[in-house]
Formats: sequence, C-alpha cells, structure tokens
Amino acid sequence: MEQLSSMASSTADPVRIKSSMSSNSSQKVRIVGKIRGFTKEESETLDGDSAPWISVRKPNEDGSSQKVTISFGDQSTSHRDVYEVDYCYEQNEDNDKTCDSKVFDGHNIAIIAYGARGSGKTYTIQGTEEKPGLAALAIAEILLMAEDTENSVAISFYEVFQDHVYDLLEPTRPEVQVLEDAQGKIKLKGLSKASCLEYVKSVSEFQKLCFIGCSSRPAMQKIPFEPPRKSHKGLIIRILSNNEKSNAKLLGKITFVDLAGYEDGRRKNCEGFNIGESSRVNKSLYALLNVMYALNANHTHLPYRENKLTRMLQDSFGGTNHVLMLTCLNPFFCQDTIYATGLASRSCQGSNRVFTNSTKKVKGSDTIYATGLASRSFQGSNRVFTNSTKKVKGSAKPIVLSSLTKEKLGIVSSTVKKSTSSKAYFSKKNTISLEKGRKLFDEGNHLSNPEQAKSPSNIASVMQSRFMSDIGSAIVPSLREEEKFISNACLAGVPKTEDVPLHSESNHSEVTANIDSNIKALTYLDDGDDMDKENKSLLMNEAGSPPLSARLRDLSNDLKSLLSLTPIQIEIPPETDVPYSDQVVSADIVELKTPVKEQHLRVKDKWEVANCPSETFSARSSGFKHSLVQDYLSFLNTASKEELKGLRGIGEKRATYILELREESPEPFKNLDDLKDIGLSAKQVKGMMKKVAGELFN
Ligand SMILES: Nc1ncnc2c1ncn2[C@@H]1O[C@H](COP(=O)(O)OP(=O)(O)OP(=O)(O)O)[C@@H](O)[C@H]1O
Repeated sequence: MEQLSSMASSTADPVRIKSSMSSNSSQKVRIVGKIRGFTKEESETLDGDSAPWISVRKPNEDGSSQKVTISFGDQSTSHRDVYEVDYCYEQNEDNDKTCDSKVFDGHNIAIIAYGARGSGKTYTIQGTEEKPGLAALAIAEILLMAEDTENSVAISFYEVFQDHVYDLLEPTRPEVQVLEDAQGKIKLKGLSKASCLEYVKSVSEFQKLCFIGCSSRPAMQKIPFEPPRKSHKGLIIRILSNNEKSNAKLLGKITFVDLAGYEDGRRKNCEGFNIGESSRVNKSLYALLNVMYALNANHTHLPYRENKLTRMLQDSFGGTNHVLMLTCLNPFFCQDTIYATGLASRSCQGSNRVFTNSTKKVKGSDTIYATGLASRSFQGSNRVFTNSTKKVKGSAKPIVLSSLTKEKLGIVSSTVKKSTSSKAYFSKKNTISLEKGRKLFDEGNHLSNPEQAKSPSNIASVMQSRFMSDIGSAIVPSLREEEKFISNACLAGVPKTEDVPLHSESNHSEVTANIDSNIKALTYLDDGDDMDKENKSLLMNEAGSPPLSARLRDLSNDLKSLLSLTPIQIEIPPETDVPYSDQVVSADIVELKTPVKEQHLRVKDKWEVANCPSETFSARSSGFKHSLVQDYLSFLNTASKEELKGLRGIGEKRATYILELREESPEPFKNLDDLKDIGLSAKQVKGMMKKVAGELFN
C-alpha cells in the first residue's frame, strides 16, 4: 500500500506559485482536494515504479506558504501548473478520516463532491457497504443522537437531470418545483421528506433507501432498476431541534451533493457521449463554481439564479452557512481532472494571485484545453500571469464580449443573454444584511459560549461535540488551521441561536451589482457584414478578434504583394546541416536583400527555401490557404453571435450551437475536422473558403 500511495505523493518541491493568499477566516467555501484510492483492479495492474501523477505540496512549516498546492504531471519538470486549494487529502486517507459533518444551530452545511468522471465522488459521498461514505457516516451519527434526544430527523433525496429536479424517494420520480417565496427563500415543492426514525433505522437501510432505491418503505420496494445517468444527486438531512433556553425550534440542514462528473463536452461527443447532456452538466458546474467564487471573493452579487442547481443549494450558501467542496482527483492521468482542479482552485480564493503560467510544459498532458479553461477561469481574479502564451490569450477570447462583466463578477462562463437583462441596482438594505451575516460569522469566533454548545437537549450541540471530537475535525483533521475553521464555523452559530426561527436557513441575499456600464461592451451592431460595421464593432471591443473580412483583406494584400515580387527579391538561405528549427534568422541579412514584406518570414517557412518562382508561389499559396483556414477557425472560436450569424454557412442555429460549444471548451475548433461538430464537413468549408478568396479578387 505504501507503494500505491506514492502514486499520488506529497512533495515539498519548490513550485511555481509566487505568492499565496493567507487563509481567510471569512471564507465561506472550503475547496479541498481528495485523491481517489486505487480500485482493486488498478492496484493489481500498477507498476510500482510509475512516477506519481499528482503532487501535493503542504503548507510550509515556516509559515511562508499557508495554502496547499496540487500539481500534475512529471514532477521533474520545472514548469508546471500549480493549483491552490485549502487542503488536499492523500490517497490513503479514507472517508472516515476524511470528512466530518456538522450541523449548526439553525445553520446549514453543504458537502459537495466535484470532479471528473470516475474520480471517486460517489464513493466519497455514498461509499460502499464496507466503506461507508460521508453521508452514511453522518447519518450513523445522527441516528445515534436521535435516540437520545427528541429531535426529529428527515431526509430528502433528489436528482437534478437536464435542469429538472426529481424526487428520488418516490417510486414515480415526480418532478420537483424549485420556487422562491416572497422572502426570497427557496422552496422545493413536491420533494418528499422521509422521517429517519421511521424509515431509516440503520446505515445500511439508509444506503438502500438513498442509493439503491429500495427500503422498508413499501412504495420504494417497487422501484424498477434504472441505469445510472449523468446527473447531480443531492441528499438533504434536516434536523429539527429544540433549544431549551429559548424554546425555539432550530432547523439545521446538511446537504450532500454528488455532482455529475466534469468532462470536456466536445471530446466526449467524439467518443459518442451526449453533448447536450454534458453541456448542461458543465453549465451547472460553472454556475456552482461561480457562486463559490463570488462567495469567497465577497462579491455583493451571488449569481444563484444562473442555474437550477445553484438555486437549489442557495440556502446552504452565504450568511453563516458553510460549504465544503471536495474536489475528487483521479490518481491517473486525466485531462478532465486538471480542468476541474483549475476551476475549483479559482473558486478557492478570490484574488491577488500571481501565477507563472507554464502549462505548455506540463509533460504528458494535452495542455491546450487545460490552459484555456484555467486561464479563462482565472480572469475574474486579479491575477497576473507571466509568460502568457498565445494560447492563453486566444482562449480568453471567446468570453471577451462579456469579459469586463465577468472580470468584475469573477464568472467562469455564462451566456451573453443574461448580461443583457437586468438593469442594475444595488440595495443598501441587502448590503447591510450581507455584511451583518459576515460579521456574525467572524465574530462567532469570539462570542462562543461553550455551555450552550454543550446543551444536551440540543442536537446541534451534541453534533458539534461529537462530530468535532470524532470525525468533526475531519474537514481537515491533520491541519490545525482547518480545525480552527471548523470550530469557528460551529461556534459562529451558537451565540444567537435563540433568535433563530424555524427555517432560519440563511441570510442569503441576492444583490445585483451595477453592471450596466459593462453591458455596453456586449452591445453589438445589428446584422450586416459590411466592413465598416465590423470594424466599428472591433473598435467597440478592442480585445475582440478582428473581423474575418479584415483579416481576409490582409491576407489578400499579402498574396497580391507576393504576386508583384520578382524572383530575385527572395532571399534563399545558404545550405546548412543545422536543422531549420535550430537556425536563427539574421535580420541583417534579410534586411539587405529582402523586401520589407518578407522580413517576418521564418526559415522554417516553405517558400523561403524554395528555389524557383513557381515553387515559391505554390508554397506561398498553400501558406495562404492554411492561414485562411486558421483565420476561419479562429473566427469561429472568438466571434460574437452576431458576427457568426453573418458568416456564410453559419446562420442563427449554428451560431447558437457554436457559442454553446465555446462554453464547453475555450477553443472548440482546432482543425477543419472539428467542424463536424457543427455539421460542416471539411469539404464544405473549403468550398466556402474558395468562394471567399475568389470574391476578394473580384
Ligand atoms: N478511495 C477509493 N478506494 C478504492 N476505490 C475507490 C475509491 N474511490 C473510488 N473508488 C472506485 O473508483 C471507481 C470510481 O469511483 P466513483 O464511482 O465514486 O467515481 P465518480 O466520480 O462518482 O464517477 P462518475 O462521475 O462516473 O459518477 C469506483 O469503482 C469506486 O469504487
């Protein structure tokens, strides 16, 4: 086992993160990594000498770094991406050592398992019969406590599939309505609550009820087997307790969420997965991460409304509630794990990080998507990148239309449509209540009342003492700072609990920040593809991609200038044994004999080594063709919907679909074959290119 755990080793290597945020006591969402253990089969086939794929660097004892960092790939490579998280569990740390739960007096907690497919999310939340997951461990504790107290415990179990919510405790799986009452509280209409004492008398019954779909509930026994589908699953455990002192009813709630796996939609599509399903899942994951980011960055706007999942979890976020996001990591190379970690890390802390971006050099990984996605998600925070490659810049373009807004709001990816909606307002009242909520949480550290916390009649207190002493330290068992966090979190709820009314779920407020000015950046001209309009739109958005026609004109000019060149003007480098890639072009030589247009040519370029005009011409023409195709692809990867719609062969439907694909992957089109995803064959595109090129010479 020693050998196995070394596959995902902890290391104290110096990494390329230049500064890290100190732990923030007001942080609402903890982002914690968890490296999946090996399955039996994997253990058997493992090569003991394999280098670890995941490397975890713990905080320095000297206090110079307080964050945990995760990196992937060849650890001997000096350039690799590093992702900050609050903590990371090693592969050999099992569920019982991993995590706790805590129910506060009238406070909510959410434990969310997130990660790529097969990264161990279900194992972490649900577990197996032999190794119960976190939800089962929590229920075991709760059942024990419920025996001693008169508190009532109820569970609900739901599934979010394709933006619809279904009740999993009912055999007919009725749809649940996510509604908001006049006070802005979320109501899950139609979601059943099963009394734990009545239906769940043991952990195994609980597992059967929730995860296998049968139980002593007569109705549940009739549920036919359903194949698993790509959905999020949530378990809500509600605990209603009496506070003896105030005689108030306190409702605590733990929510466990087993998220659907994050995966790159475009790639999976190629492998026969349903892209629509993947796309919806990813959208909801982005929405969730955006909320977490906004919470940790103390944004006034918390974008719950973006997605059904975030709306459902709204009452577990914000105020004095706490969220633990367990980012599950595949122990073997998995590109989606890199993406997922990048996104989670971004949500970890809001701002002010300086990264050296060297993804390009991460060995053995397809870094393009990772860099793109990670850099895209880093945009919202005030991070400074060094060594930003062309790819990084390019990958940021798809969301450049709304990048100003996103930068402000720290958004991973969202539809432009949203941004055009609301006229901004900022409610002072809401701000105050938000601030009050935060203050309450911060002050909780000092106001704790141990007596009250130990009140035997209060299940929350019992939970607190039990969980805290047993598995309670588990959000981060081995890290002092984390223990402090948990204890602060628990105690934060104690002082004023007598005032907490039933259903005092949180003081979450949705405040819309003023984004009006930024929305202007999203405004595009109406249909029409004439150059003037395009160029105007380009001016409106300096960071945007140049209009295709402008690029085509440049290329056409290049080609025309080539036609006007005389053969003797082309400099042919002397023959040499040194490979082209190693040669350095001397600007001096080129300048003497080559026309200005040629100065930027690299030795590698075919036409420069051509030894006759016709070869030069054909080399240059194919270069032109290639360049045209690249521009076309880059246009598809970056243009606005209006621009896309105006492009030959695209139209409204394809434009919408392209935008959807771009939400999945920052650069969905890398070659003509990729256009199959939008129903265009390479032949069709080449035909279009021909027409475009032809028109230029008319
Ligand atoms: N800590 C662990 N030790 C041993 N095996 C594990 C561990 N975690 C997960 N596994 C195994 O790895 C496989 C994948 O785990 P799991 O189904 O939990 O992943 P997942 O992230 O939920 O996948 P999906 O996204 O497809 O739902 C399962 O066979 C599971 O039993």
